[in-house]
Amino acid sequence: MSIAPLDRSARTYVAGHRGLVGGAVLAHLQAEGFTDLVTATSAEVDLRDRGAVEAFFDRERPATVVLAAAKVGGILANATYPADFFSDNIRIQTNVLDAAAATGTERLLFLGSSCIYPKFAEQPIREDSLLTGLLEPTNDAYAIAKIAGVLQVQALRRQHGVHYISAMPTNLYGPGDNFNPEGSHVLPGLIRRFEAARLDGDPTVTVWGTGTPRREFLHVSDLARACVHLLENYDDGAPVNIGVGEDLPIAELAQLVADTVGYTGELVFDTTKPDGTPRKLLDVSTIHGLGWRAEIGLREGLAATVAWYREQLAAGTVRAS
Ligand SMILES: NC(=O)C1=CN([C@@H]2O[C@H](COP(=O)(O)OP(=O)(O)OC[C@H]3O[C@@H](n4cnc5c(N)ncnc54)[C@H](OP(=O)(O)O)[C@@H]3O)[C@@H](O)[C@H]2O)C=CC1
Ligand SMILES: C[C@H]1O[C@H](OP(=O)(O)OP(=O)(O)OC[C@H]2O[C@@H](n3cnc4c(=O)[nH]c(N)nc43)[C@H](O)[C@@H]2O)[C@@H](O)[C@@H](O)C1=O
Repeated sequence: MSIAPLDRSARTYVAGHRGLVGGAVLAHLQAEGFTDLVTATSAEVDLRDRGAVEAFFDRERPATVVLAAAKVGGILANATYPADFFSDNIRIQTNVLDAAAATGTERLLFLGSSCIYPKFAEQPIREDSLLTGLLEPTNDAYAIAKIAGVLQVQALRRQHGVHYISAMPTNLYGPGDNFNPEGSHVLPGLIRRFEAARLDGDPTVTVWGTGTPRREFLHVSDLARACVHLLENYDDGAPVNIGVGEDLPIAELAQLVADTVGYTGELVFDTTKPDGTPRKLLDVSTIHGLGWRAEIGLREGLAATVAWYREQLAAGTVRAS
C-alpha cells in the first residue's frame, strides 16, 4: 500500500503529550521538523468529555493525531481499579476517534498494548492471535477497552475510508515514566524501590510476585520512532506489534536494576502480589518487515533511565501520579 509521507507542516495533535509515550512522541516529532504541533493537558481538555473533545477538534482540526492519552497503570492498579480503566479508556478513545473522523483528520495512530492478547497465546505473540483465547484477569477490563479501540479503528476505516492504524507496544520504560509506588509498571517501581534502599541502607528489597513471569521491555524513544515510522509506512486495519523481540524473567530484571542502581542487598519475593500473565513476548516480524527495529538495549536504556530518575529525585520532580 502506498502512503504519502506525513506533511511536517500539517497540524499534528499528540494526545497525552505529558505522559511517557506522548512526551517521547512529541520530542521525536519536534526533532523530525514537525512545525504545527498541538497539545492539551487533561485539565485543559478532559478527553472523557465528548463535548469538550468535539469542541477541541472543531477548533484545531488536526490533520494527524497520535492517540497516546489513556488511563495507564501497572498490574496492581489494573487489578484494583478495573472499572476506571475500562470506563476512562473506552470514553477517551471513542471520543477522539469519532471527533477525528468527523472533522477530517487524515492520519491517526491509536496505541493499544500487548495485554490485548490471550493470557496463554503462543509465544512470540503474533497479531492474528487477537481474540483467540481468554485474557489475563488482572487487566482484562483495560484489555477489552483497548481491543474495542482496535475494532473502532477498523470500523472507521471500513465505513469512512480513513487512514487510521493501531499499534500494540510491549512494556515500555524511559524518561517521563510514572514512578508511583503502587500504580506504576514494574521497571519504574523497581528503580524507585532499589534507589531508596541503596540510599537508606536497607538490607532487603521486596519484588512483587514469584519473579518467574517473563517480560519484554522497549525504550520509549524507540517506540516514538516506531509510531512515526508506522504512520508513514503502514495503512491497514490490522494491529502492528512494537517490541524488541526478547524478554527476561522478572527476577533477572530485578537483579539487573539492583546492579544498575548499585544496590548490594537481598531480594525478597512477595508472592501475595499477582504475577499476571506468565509471558507476553511479541512477534515483531511485521514491523521489522516495514523497516523498523529497536535500537536501545535494556542495559543501556536502564542506565540512562536511572540517571534521569536521579536528576528528577534531586530536583523533587519525580512523577508519581
Ligand atoms: N507504559 C507502558 O508500558 C505501555 C503503554 N502503552 C500505551 O501507551 C499509551 C500511553 O501510555 P503512557 O504514556 O505509559 O501513559 P502515561 O500515564 O504516562 O500518560 C498518559 C497520558 O494520558 C493523558 N490522559 C489520561 N487521562 C486523560 C483524560 N481524561 N483526558 C486527557 N488526557 C488524559 C495524561 O495527560 P495529563 O498528564 O495531562 O493528565 C497523560 O499524559 C496508552 O495508550 C497505553 O495504553 C502500551 C503498552 C505499554
Ligand atoms: C504494559 C502492561 O502492563 C501491565 O501488565 P504487566 O506487564 O503484568 O505489568 P507490570 O509491569 O505492573 O508487572 C509485570 C510483572 O512485574 C512484577 N513486579 C515485580 N515487582 C513489581 C513492582 O514493584 N511493580 C509492578 N508494577 N510490578 C512488579 C509483577 O508482579 C508482574 O509479574 C498491564 O496491567 C497493562 O498495563 C499493560 O498493558
